[in-house]
Amino acid sequence: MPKYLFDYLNEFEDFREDEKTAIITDIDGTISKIVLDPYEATITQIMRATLEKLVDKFQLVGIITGRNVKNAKEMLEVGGLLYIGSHGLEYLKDDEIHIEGEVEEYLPLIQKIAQNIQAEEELCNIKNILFQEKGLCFTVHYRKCEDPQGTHRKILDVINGLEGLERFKVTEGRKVVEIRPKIGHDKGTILEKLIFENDVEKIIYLGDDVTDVDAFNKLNELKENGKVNGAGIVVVSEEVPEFVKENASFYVNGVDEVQKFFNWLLEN
Ligand SMILES: O=P(O)(O)OC[C@H]1O[C@H](O[C@H]2O[C@H](CO)[C@@H](O)[C@H](O)[C@H]2O)[C@H](O)[C@@H](O)[C@@H]1O
Repeated sequence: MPKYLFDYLNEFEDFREDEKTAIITDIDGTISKIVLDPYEATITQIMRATLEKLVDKFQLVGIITGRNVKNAKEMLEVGGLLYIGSHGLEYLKDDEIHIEGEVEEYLPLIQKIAQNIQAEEELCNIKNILFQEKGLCFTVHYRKCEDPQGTHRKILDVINGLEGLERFKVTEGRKVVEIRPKIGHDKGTILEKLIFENDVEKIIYLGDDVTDVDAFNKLNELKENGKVNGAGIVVVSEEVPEFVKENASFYVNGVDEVQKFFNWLLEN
């Protein structure tokens, strides 16, 4: 089980003192509080200003999110930040969106699958179900539904019965089911790429959800092989499953404590 970060701050002194430390975080549930409607999620002005200061202090500060990069950029509006979106399938460089080559052919396919799901009567008649088309990924939200558990089951039934599903990966998250191209990219592979491409020696990764497990695991593997010195931090709440927590080294309670940790990193 992870250790409570604020009892072990001394283990982060080296990270804080080294401007080459990379700080990578996801967005929802980590630097942005979970809200009912994904389009209503925001980051506070204080968090925005803090991210800007982190960018000034450290060489590599970035986000890896399940949102698409366009949406992430609009939500955060922090310059100098590395934006990686759609669980690692696209990134923003010099204000231009780049997508992994092999993903392009999936664009029409995912669009079609998204249309088919939204046309399913079994789903589209459910009050407050929400469909989020993100380009490379498609998300079905059931947080606002009257019967979240029942809706969750129906979503999976519909998705598992879809034609052509074998080319897609279905993942679950905080009251969401997501579909994305099955091409071997995830938050872990992109984290590894980022570490090697930028000669990163020390890295802190923060996340709160199922897809962050790929990043926590990759970090553990690289640490064990002596490739990097790193710490995976899980942002816990009642909703976060045990297996997500198990793969991180440290935990904090909620977005406010992420803010508190970032403030501490900025001291000195
Ligand atoms: O990797 P992340 O940056 O954590 O993105 C994961 C998903 O986050 C968003 O959904 C989550 O946050 C919503 C707003 O608080 C909440 O309503 C929803 O229940 C959460 O699952 C986003 O909308 C998804 O597209 C991301 O994949």
